[in-house]
Amino acid sequence: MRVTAGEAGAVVSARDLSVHYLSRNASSYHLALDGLTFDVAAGEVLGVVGESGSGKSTLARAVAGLTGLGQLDDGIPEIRGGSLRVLGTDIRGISRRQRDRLTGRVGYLAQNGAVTLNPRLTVGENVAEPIFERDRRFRQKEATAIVASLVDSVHLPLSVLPKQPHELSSGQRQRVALARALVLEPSLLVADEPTRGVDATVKSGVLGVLRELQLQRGFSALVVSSDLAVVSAMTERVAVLSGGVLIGIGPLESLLEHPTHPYLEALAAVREGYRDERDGD
Ligand SMILES: Nc1ncnc2c1ncn2[C@@H]1O[C@H](COP(=O)(O)OP(=O)(O)OP(=O)(O)O)[C@@H](O)[C@H]1O
Repeated sequence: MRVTAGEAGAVVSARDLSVHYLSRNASSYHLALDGLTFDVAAGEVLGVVGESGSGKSTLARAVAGLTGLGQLDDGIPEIRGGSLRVLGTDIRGISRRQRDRLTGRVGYLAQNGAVTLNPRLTVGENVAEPIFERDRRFRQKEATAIVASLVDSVHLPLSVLPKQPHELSSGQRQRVALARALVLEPSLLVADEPTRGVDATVKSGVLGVLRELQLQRGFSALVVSSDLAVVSAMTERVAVLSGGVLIGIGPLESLLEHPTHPYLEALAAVREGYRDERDGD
């Protein structure tokens, strides 16, 4: 049975969640997310939109379990209030061991995921790396088969496997980063700006592959972007952030039909714009 948002068993469950960063001089905090409450059900894709600095990447990192481990580290988001449960793990107060276990079940495609590929490794080694980081004795032959099948799933030819990342186009590199994020067969994918740095002409190809894999494999996903078109290519259910606050969540149509916030009004205007373009007005 499909679990609906709000029911027990949600894959991600945030209640009054606040997240802050310690300032560089360690004398003050910066509140990046303030009082967020939402759920992501099993198999569901939640889009997150918001202007620059609204807290989207902070939310992506928190849901991927990449928060501080109790000690306050410069540049690492820390849960200050409320709760966040991801795949049954309480992210507040998470231990290193729990985090290692969780990151094996949550695929994280970082902003500029393509740039985070290791330039010294081949494409094949980059995709396989998370497998060997978890189990150094994993059988090479089996890993090669997993990597080849995934590279094929993201519509890349197997001839890219021995290449270095810099020999690929931006769209191909992003698909390699996506294959790497999915190699451990995560139950949840967190994709932060999945098409950032990708040529406009191949953006829809990358999104198409992401949507196709999500439908085939049925993982839940949090897809973050400042571009409404990216998010709406993936899902109808969208959370909108402004200044670290959740100003709306639900089907995009309803949120934009009667906008209750100036940023929602701006989004509605953007969407009208690309509808007119599509209809040739
Ligand atoms: N490492 C950090 N240390 C301190 N403050 C940070 C850090 N990263 C982000 N912030 C602050 O937290 C707030 C939210 O930033 P975040 O990167 O989550 O926003 P965003 O919506 O992803 O922006 P963008 O679309 O530009 O990537 C901003 O005010 C930002 O300045």
